[in-house]
Amino acid sequence: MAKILVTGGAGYIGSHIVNLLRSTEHEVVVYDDLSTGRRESVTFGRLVVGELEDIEKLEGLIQEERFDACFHFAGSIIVPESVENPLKYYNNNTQNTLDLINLCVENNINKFIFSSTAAVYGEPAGGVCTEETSTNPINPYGRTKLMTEWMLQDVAKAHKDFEYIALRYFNVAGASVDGRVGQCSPLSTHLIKLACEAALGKREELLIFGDDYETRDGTCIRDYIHTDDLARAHLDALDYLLGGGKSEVMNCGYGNGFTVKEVIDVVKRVSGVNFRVKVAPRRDGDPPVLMSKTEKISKKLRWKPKYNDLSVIVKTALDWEREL
Ligand SMILES: NC(=O)c1ccc[n+]([C@@H]2O[C@H](COP(=O)([O-])OP(=O)(O)OC[C@H]3O[C@@H](n4cnc5c(N)ncnc54)[C@H](O)[C@@H]3O)[C@@H](O)[C@H]2O)c1
Ligand SMILES: O=c1ccn([C@@H]2O[C@H](COP(=O)(O)OP(=O)(O)O[C@H]3O[C@H](CO)[C@H](O)[C@H](O)[C@H]3O)[C@@H](O)[C@H]2O)c(=O)[nH]1
Repeated sequence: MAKILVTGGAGYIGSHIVNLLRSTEHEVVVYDDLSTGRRESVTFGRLVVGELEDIEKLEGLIQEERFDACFHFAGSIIVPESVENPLKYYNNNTQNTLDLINLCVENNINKFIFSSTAAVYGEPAGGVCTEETSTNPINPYGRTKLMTEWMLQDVAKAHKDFEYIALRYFNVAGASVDGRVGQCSPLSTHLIKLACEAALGKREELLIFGDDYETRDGTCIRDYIHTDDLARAHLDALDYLLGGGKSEVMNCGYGNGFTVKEVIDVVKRVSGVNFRVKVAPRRDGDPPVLMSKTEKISKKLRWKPKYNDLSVIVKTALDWEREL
């Protein structure tokens, strides 16, 4: 049994990991300022409402609880906002994470699992990424995440007991199969959420950002991963570190690619609604193809996804959106 600190555990992805931790012996404390997360999304453990920048409060909690491990989800996640307001991102994603890592090192929290992103690859040639593909983030959001990977790498090298896993998520989508948690933010820009909103009449139409890419139907290809499988990868990463595993960076996707039009077709089929779709200009900074190679995570963590099926991802997202 381990005692786990989960920053950002009231948010979309963190809440899925917390929900899955319910099925384990581990003890959980969520630390979240509820800026984009919700109290109701914390389905297990204790919620402490606080900001990462409140170092005294966080340090007090860490000294009181004596955690064995930290899952770090808290952060700012909207790419266009990071271009307009980079300092918000360097503060919340880089500075606050530096302070958190510092507290972990000082207080013997030696297992650290970090939410990184495929955005660290930028616009990779060919679009299919192994962990060795060169990193070249093209926006402040991606850079803040890569900076954290570097901090973790250096800290793990210097502090021999400290081990981390950075999971580079591809396109996270869907809601928990048990219907308890899902994506809530009204500001989401994610394709599957927006398409579900269109299918349920919450928005008038869906825009396709560019249909003139060099792909099979002209629209961008992405690798969509179900939140419950992503959550399982975090638990596998924790088991790996608790079992003495060494620090690693790993892709987290299925290695399958779907075009924007294919996603829309699945949402239309699963919902039974032929919502309005309009082609719009390309969105800045969208790589034509972004897909993962997943051999490393399968081998090292023995991660076995259960919901590798776009219809299941869409169905859980739709069911959740209907209830929201
Ligand atoms: N959603 C995706 O597709 C995606 C893809 C790749 C990586 N990620 C990463 O996964 C993590 C979680 O993303 P998400 O989609 O769940 O976002 P989210 O906005 O739903 O969750 C973030 C949580 O962190 C909390 N938070 C933010 N700043 C905080 C602060 N300073 N102090 C305390 N709490 C704070 C928010 O209240 C929220 O509950 C982020 O680090 C994000 O960069 C997300
Ligand atoms: O209304 C929409 C929304 C999206 N898209 C398209 O759908 C694809 C997927 O877009 P998302 O916004 O759902 O996701 P991104 O691929 O842009 O980015 C997501 O995945 C990245 C990693 O791959 C980062 O982690 C990032 O934080 C996360 O938002 C893109 O081609 C986008 O142009 C549309 O056509 N219309």
